[in-house]
Amino acid sequence: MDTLEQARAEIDAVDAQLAALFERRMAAVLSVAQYKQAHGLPIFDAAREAVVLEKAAARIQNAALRPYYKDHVQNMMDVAKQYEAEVLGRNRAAYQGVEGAFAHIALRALFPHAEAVSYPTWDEVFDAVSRGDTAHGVVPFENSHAGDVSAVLDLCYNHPELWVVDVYDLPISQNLLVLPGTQLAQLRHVYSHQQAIAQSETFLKQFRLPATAMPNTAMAAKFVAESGDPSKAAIASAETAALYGLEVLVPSINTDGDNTTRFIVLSREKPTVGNRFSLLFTLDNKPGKLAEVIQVIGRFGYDMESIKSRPLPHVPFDYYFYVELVGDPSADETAALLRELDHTCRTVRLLGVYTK
Ligand SMILES: C=C(O[C@@H]1C=C(C(=O)O)C=C[C@H]1O)C(=O)O
Repeated sequence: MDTLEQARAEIDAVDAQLAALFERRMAAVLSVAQYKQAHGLPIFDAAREAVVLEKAAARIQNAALRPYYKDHVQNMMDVAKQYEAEVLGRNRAAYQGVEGAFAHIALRALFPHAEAVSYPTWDEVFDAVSRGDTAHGVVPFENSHAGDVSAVLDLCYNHPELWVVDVYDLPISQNLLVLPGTQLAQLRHVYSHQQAIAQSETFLKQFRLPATAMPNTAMAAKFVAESGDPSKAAIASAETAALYGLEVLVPSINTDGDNTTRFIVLSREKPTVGNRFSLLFTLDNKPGKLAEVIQVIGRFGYDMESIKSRPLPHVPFDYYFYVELVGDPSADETAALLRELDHTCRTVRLLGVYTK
């Protein structure tokens, strides 16, 4: 054996031992993951990683190798976290905004034991579910007063790999939150999410309070709390007031007493069981095409609970349609309906299956 072969034989022998040790390490990581799942702890533990790196560096005799070994251990921990995420994947759910936002409240109700993972935008919630970073995503779909959350419907259209697997109706009560002790007369400006502002329009007009839109209601509450300025108020839930040390000055300022926001649950796994299903379709721009689709749906005996149309993303003045139908999506007739719609529509896709 020449020196090259000898060195490579040595590498192979070491790699064989490392592989066995890697399996042993990952088995321990799995136990950690299960413990974290049982106790609702996050995967990433910065303090533990610092200790692991410190111990690792101290074990290396050759100072020149130390930074390389630290890199290696850090990589190993990053891989371990990916493995943990996969193991716990079923128990992570994504939402947009900060703790206390309505989406977070809906998520807690839907997945009480899940790790709630926050993302800055709806787009990123869809991407997180798509990549498998989280098993589910919870996003608002429509509000009984302010109407559709069109951007979310467009994201559904643009993510054919995702399904709507559940819906959840959250009664929304919008409250005027202020710094403790503030009077209504001191207020000059209100901050909230655009939808919450729309829902509280009558109240805001009555008291001549200008409003500025923020990415979500909880962020607005946080902003008001941190500003320390008693001329500023936020519109958000009562839960959010408690979270940021604010006071509910006027409860239920929303115009519509039965104000409810419907959230949808996204998943990469195709649902099979439910008493409702939703479809997305596009049509050729010909007379009577939409009527034809509606007739097919009627002929199959499905009650249509909702129909929406939206401009097609990236195609000016062309539209796509969304319908929600009452019925068992696993029934043979549903497959037959989809086959028939396949002929009538330019494109048709089953978007969701859920129970209401
Ligand atoms: C395995 C754990 O989870 C993660 C991975 C670590 C590792 O691979 O050593 C350390 C800390 C955590 O970020 C743990 O918390 O111990």
